[in-house]
Amino acid sequence: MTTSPSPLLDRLAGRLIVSCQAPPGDPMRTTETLVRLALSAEAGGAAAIRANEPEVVRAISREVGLPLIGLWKDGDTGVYITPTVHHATAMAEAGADIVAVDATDRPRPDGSAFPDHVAAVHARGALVMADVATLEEGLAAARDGADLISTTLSGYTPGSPQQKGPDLALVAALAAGTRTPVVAEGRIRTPVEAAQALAAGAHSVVVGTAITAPTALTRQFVAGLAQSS
Ligand SMILES: CC(=O)N[C@H](C=O)[C@@H](O)[C@H](O)[C@H](O)COP(=O)(O)O
Repeated sequence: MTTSPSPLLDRLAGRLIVSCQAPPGDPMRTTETLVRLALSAEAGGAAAIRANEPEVVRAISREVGLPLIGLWKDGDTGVYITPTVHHATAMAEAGADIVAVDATDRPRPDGSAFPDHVAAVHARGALVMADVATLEEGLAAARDGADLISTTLSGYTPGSPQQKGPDLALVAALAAGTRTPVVAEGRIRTPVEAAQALAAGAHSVVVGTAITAPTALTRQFVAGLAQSS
């Protein structure tokens, strides 16, 4: 685990961050429901919440006393996590303590570069989480001023390994390659895998689907039963 100069990052050290999101069209995708999920995560001992869109971040920040990682998903191909400086700025202004931004090496719709996002978010007093898919992207983001690096996008870009479980090899490689705190995120399904992520060198662990997505979890059980019949 890395030590960090920021009191906020110190609060997250060795702790669980719960991602409270729901995909478009999902019955859970109402602001009130997402606030309830965040309150449940707080009651269960989470250290922070990761949430999507300005309205949801504003609502959670009113009712939940935890630090907030805000992102703004726009679209579902290419760069869709906080794709432009406008999106990043809006999340910081909505009350995100940390703004998560796609820091893969793909072009952004507004032609911006990752350092433009870092400058805009830092100017508003928030920190930046770089969502990456590869070691090279993570190291570049650290050089460009990211406050945290998250493995969020491993498995979701053409150049990264497609695997069922979390990319713990990427967590370990990033933790060995940079002093910037590394967050393990993506397909962490059990408490054992969360602990393995910390053992691999993660500063914190983000879990979404396994805690906050009943539709996806139901589908997994339905598929399991279909396989056995
Ligand atoms: C790839 C992408 O768009 N990830 C998103 C990022 O915010 C979310 O859809 C994920 O739920 C989140 O990363 C947590 O991961 P998991 O739900 O696997 O625990």
